[in-house]
Amino acid sequence: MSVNLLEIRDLTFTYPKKEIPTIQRLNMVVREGDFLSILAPSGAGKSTIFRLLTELERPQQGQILYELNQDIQIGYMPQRDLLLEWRTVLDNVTLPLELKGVQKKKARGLAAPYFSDFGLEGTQEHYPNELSGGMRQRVSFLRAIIGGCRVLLLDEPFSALDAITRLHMQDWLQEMCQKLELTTILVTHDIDEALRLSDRIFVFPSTPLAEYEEITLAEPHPRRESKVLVDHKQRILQTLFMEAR
Ligand SMILES: Nc1ncnc2c1ncn2[C@@H]1O[C@H](COP(=O)(O)OP(=O)(O)OP(=O)(O)O)[C@@H](O)[C@H]1O
Repeated sequence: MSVNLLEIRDLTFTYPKKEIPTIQRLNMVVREGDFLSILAPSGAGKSTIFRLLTELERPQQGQILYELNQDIQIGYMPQRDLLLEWRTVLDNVTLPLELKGVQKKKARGLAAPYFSDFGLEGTQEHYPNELSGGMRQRVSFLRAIIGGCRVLLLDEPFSALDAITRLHMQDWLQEMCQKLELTTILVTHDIDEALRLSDRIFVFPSTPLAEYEEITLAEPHPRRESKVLVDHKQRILQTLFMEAR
């Protein structure tokens, strides 16, 4: 039985100068090792949840509790890869370590073993503009986890990729999250992506983010179209569509 790593309790958040909250009395539990997706319409407040989890914003009400009050390290992979074009791939990856005060040479040594697993062998001294979109996202992923995070936040990480690369990246990401024993939270408005990757999906029909429908998936990976997934998709569309009418 896995432990509750993270618990959001009764969370309410309103942006300054806005009358309506973006998040209202939200409750959710994230278990250790979960791959959890948050599915909601565009502009509903998905990224705002991440801004609260990473303490870029403070809630007006409610709490975010971590297991045993531990200081749990969080990795963040944004929508755009935000690689620094003037630094080599290796120097992009080591940046979080350097910011923590690790010496450059040591940081390089820590990062090097990951390159083959991440399909980036031979790219260490390249610059980001020499890489494909999928490779750039792998570098971004490696940079997000290199500091030793337990929780990984993914904000529509593949939205800029073409459909075929996106499918490959989804399979790869799921494998890596499992291998690295990460607890992962993905925000997306891509229903198929959520269905392919998640153990659980929280479907929010509208803003403010408050009540949601929870869908649990136990199908083995890599997932392909199946009757079970099609049924789940129909249920999700119904939840989103009912609210939109
Ligand atoms: N700094 C801010 N100040 C005021 N309002 C904001 C701020 N950031 C976001 N918002 C508003 O809050 C709402 C939720 O934004 P958020 O980016 O969390 O949504 P999202 O679901 O992630 O959107 P998308 O699917 O387009 O990425 C939107 O109406 C947005 O305009």
